[in-house]
Amino acid sequence: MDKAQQDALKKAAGIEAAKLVTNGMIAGLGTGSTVRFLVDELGRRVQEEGLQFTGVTTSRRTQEQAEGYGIKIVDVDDVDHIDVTIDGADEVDKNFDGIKGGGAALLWEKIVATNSNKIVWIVDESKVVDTIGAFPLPVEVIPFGAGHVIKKFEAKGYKPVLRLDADGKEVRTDENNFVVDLHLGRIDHPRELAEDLINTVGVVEHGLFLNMVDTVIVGDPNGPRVMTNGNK
Ligand SMILES: O=C[C@H](O)[C@H](O)[C@H](O)COP(=O)(O)O
Repeated sequence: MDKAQQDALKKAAGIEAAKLVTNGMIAGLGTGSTVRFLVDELGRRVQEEGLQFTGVTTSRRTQEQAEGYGIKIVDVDDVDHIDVTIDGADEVDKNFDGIKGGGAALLWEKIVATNSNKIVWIVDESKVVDTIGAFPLPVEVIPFGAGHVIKKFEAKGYKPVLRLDADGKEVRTDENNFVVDLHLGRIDHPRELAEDLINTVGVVEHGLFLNMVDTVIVGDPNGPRVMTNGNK
């Protein structure tokens, strides 16, 4: 699949998911190239159809895009609930375990997700996998002592790589932390791994989102396909 085809599938999933946002809702808005299509569609509806909703964003990038359309954005601490959060994902398997954080937004995404009544992911079909882990698992790490965290990961065989930008500088998250990507190949025991990562001092959060999502909208060449999680 070339990039244009993949973008078409992402866009179709984003437009389909935008239908879930209706007047008066508080909606969490994720981050990434798929979510950009969602926000474009929501912005269009705000401007052309008078849709009124309040957004809670998971990154400064999404906030800027949404506010550019005149979408009202508030801080996560200024709402008492979030009706639905729509976000992208890097991988998701049939158990609805997924990896997120390819765009370094995993921490805010997990905070918004865990405070949402419903979580929806929008992905193209290439993200639906049998076993997660081919996509390097992002882990958000405090800069102080990050070298020691990386050494601990190396000793455990996690194959960590500190994420750098195009200029060779450490990527910083919206909380000014580093991202370490674990090149695991496959993750057979995601719950044990999640437990180990979150108990490592210096780790703020990891990109394993295990059985959190309610619905996955998959951009498919035959039209958007919906996968519903019956185990939540
Ligand atoms: O940190 C970024 C997020 O978790 C994204 O939602 C995820 O990486 C998917 O992004 P994209 O839609 O660009 O593939």
